[in-house]
Amino acid sequence: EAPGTEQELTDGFHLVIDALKLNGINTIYNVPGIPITDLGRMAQAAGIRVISFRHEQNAGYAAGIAGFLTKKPGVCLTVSAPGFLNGLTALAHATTNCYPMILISGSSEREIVDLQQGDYEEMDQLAIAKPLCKAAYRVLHAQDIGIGLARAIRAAVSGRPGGVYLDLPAKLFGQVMNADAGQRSLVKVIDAAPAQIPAPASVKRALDVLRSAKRPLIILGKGAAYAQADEEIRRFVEKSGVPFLPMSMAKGLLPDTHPQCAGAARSTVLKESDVVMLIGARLNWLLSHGKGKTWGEAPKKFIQVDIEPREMDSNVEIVAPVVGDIGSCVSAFVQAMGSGWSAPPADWTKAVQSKREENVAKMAPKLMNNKSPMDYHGALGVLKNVIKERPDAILVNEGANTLDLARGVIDMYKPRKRLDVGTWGVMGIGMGQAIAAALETGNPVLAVEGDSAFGFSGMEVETICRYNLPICVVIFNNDGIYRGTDVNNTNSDPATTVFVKGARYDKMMEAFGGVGVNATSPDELKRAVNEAMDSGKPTLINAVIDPAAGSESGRIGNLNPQSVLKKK
Ligand SMILES: Cc1ncc(Cc2csc(CCOP(=O)(O)OP(=O)(O)O)c2C)c(N)n1
Ligand SMILES: [Mg+2]
Repeated sequence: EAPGTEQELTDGFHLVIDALKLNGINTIYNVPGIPITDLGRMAQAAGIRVISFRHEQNAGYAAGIAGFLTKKPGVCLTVSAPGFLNGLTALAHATTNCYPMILISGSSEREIVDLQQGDYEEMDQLAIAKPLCKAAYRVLHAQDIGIGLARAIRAAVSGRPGGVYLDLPAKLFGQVMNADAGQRSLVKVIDAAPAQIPAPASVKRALDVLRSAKRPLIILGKGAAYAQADEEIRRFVEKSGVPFLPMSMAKGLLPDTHPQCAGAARSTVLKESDVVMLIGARLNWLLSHGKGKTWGEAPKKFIQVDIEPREMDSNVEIVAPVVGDIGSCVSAFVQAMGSGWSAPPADWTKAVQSKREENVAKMAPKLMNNKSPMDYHGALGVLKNVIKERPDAILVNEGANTLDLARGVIDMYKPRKRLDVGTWGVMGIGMGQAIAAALETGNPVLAVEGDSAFGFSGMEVETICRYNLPICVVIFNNDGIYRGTDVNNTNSDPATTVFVKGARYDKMMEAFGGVGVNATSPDELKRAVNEAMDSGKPTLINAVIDPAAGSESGRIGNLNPQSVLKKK
């Protein structure tokens, strides 16, 4: 530039913000602190929504589910060392669940960390993050920020989505450089998640196997929900005429009341099907690894549709692997099926339908149970109707009995409206996911929480009030983990799984200006939930559940190790 003129400068702070905005990232979920407090303030001033939480784990769960809902990476921003570690659980959870998420943490200076000289919150964060996420990068120079953010975004959303760690040492933010050069160093990511078209031969092979089936079943996983190929999936399922089983976060891709939905006949269709087509679903513990008594004795053929080729044969032989993005795969199926596809044998589809009707009829009277204190089914009967009347509401759900029973009782009608604990069955996702769901969709949120599960993220009710979010938290308060009746006969301490009897969680919400309600009957619960959903005010309903109503570990008690030694 001409001598004497002040060159226009930019710095690390501004380049990070410009790179995020350039790539359409408009929300950051964070907990402020050294060295990222000013980054948050400046991002807010630049028009990015910066949501400050009370614990980084909740900010991370919010970022992960934001990624699931938007197909853009959810961004969690934390301080170094302890803040980074608090975000790691959510980063690993996002990777396990294939949610696109970027954990950005401030960090200590390399020269001090590498000589272990005891910097403020010193930790080799990049090394620690690497094994727990899909990709991990560190940026040391301001001119590399554009490439660093681009690599993190592409790694998070391309192929099988997952969690990415981006390490930004404190000194990077203050680094200055020429503003024009800085702008030129930024990268707008082109086609971050390219379509991956399945090979025509794999499509033909899969359809040949499906056509040969006498008792076919389609299993829709949360990968199918994530794909946002809702119309193509509906078209394929209906054209095939095959019964479908939605995994919990795939519920609503087609309504649970759809005539082909086999959700209420799950054990029958797993046992008796002869060909199973997995679409964005993995044969992990949630599907008993595709073998054992859950799947019956008869031999089965598995077709698998997944964007990750290494998922094939993970647990059992896949006779027809179809590798590609789910939208492209189901479109190719519909194309190849042409007009001559014949529905599966009527004796199978009718058997599935009658089993489902039988199970629904068996459940119905339990849901009318009006007793007080409530049992799970009496309370769930109310919430089932709320979602039926409000199909756009988003249901967040965690607990053991509270999760397992709600999953089967509350029908979903639209895609990506049920957000729960995912592959790990992790407790603590509740308030973070509720906050992100409300912010990313603008829809009202109903969070159905076990009282223990709620406790992992309960402090965020203050965050919910601070941003005045339309979230109605219903706590199924049975005074404990699984139930509230365990007794410790050895000393004066309470049993390890019980909580304060008759706790009033609703007072917590009132403490921050929200609406608190104590509901002891289904009628009171119904009135309170509908009032909350109509008002859009932050509300917490303490639903009093009979402490004896639950069972240990809900429906997965069989996973508990047993001691063969006589009880001491
Ligand atoms: C991070 C983490 N720590 C512990 C656990 C283990 C667990 C699974 S379910 C659960 C809570 C069950 O009690 P809740 O009151 O929520 O529900 P209900 O059955 O209706 O009484 C725990 C502690 C998990 N999964 N994740
Ligand atoms: Mg409980």
